[in-house]
Amino acid sequence: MAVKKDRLRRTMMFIPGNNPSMMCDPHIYGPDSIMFDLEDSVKLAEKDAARFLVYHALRTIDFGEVEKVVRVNPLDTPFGRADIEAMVKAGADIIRLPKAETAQDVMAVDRVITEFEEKYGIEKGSVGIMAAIESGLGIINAYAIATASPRLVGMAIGAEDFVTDLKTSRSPEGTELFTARSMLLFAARAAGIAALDTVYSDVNNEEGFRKEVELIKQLGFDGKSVINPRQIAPVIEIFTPTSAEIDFAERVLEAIKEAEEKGLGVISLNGKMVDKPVVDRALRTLKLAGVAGGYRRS
Ligand SMILES: CC(C)(COP(=O)(O)OP(=O)(O)OC[C@H]1O[C@@H](n2cnc3c(N)ncnc32)[C@H](O)[C@@H]1OP(=O)(O)O)[C@@H](O)C(=O)NCCC(=O)NCCSC(=O)C[C@@](O)(CC(=O)O)C(=O)O
Ligand SMILES: [Mg+2]
Repeated sequence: MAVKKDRLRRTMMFIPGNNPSMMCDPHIYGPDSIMFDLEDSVKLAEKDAARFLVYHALRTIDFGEVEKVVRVNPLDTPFGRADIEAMVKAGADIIRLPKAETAQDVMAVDRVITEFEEKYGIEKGSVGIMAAIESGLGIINAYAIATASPRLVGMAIGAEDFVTDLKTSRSPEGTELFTARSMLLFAARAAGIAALDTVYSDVNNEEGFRKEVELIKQLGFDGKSVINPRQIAPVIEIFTPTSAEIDFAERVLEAIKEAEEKGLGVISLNGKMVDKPVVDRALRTLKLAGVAGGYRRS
């Protein structure tokens, strides 16, 4: 089966690859994707042990319908190739490449995945890639990265490394991230893949977290990387349409059906124009509501 590009990825939860207790049941918290980390949350001395642990977790634990992502070490480290081999063999759905800076970085990962799909008899093209951009160079090359491989399901921004590369730090308003978030989003949309926002490290600051989620939803992101189960419910809530939004979407679809019956492409609903983009947004609202199993109060 080819890699699933259009599934919902509102929350992608990091799990350090050297922490067996967090690894046993992360799916019970309801993330759309779980992401085992072999990169920056694992120190050098534990890289091989973490790979072994994540391999066995993927082979032996039933994570249900949740998407299984593994953040591997880059290929220019001594661990990258072995990480990809083990994770492809173990049945990971997606390989997340950190610190992607060029299209060549993604193409190299694509080639290694292809080699191990063949070696282990896994259907060619079934393992996806998510590229994380964490530097100025990566942002400058965002569109080339986004179109570098048919395996790409999405791109993510890694703000902690990104602001370090920029020689600044993160502010509550995210001023320093605004341009990068927008450029990544444009590249992802132009390539037809998902755009994921970065982690929010202050896990006890729920108000600040909610503000950031509202911001990235308004910018157009599909979801966010998270680091703690407590961050899942607020993202899902904010990405779930309100009852008023659902009601409006249903009225839009009724109005456009009526317009089509009259041979019109545009119609007015309570004084507002309804045309194809409005209909597309209404369909997306209903899709999000369907997946969320309902709506939130307006
Ligand atoms: C933040 C904290 C220490 C808080 O600890 P706390 O102790 O306050 O947690 P509590 O809430 O009390 O936990 C309650 C219960 O949930 C369990 N539980 C907690 N977290 C869980 C989890 N993640 N998965 C499953 N289970 C979990 C826990 O075991 C307990 O279970 P139990 O004992 O059974 O009740 C902890 O969450 C944690 O370590 N998070 C992962 C951190 C991580 O992965 N960092 C690396 C990725 S970022 C990066 O690299 C930067 C980046 O690259 C990013 C980019 O690219 O986007 C860039 O550049 O920006
Ligand atoms: Mg990082």
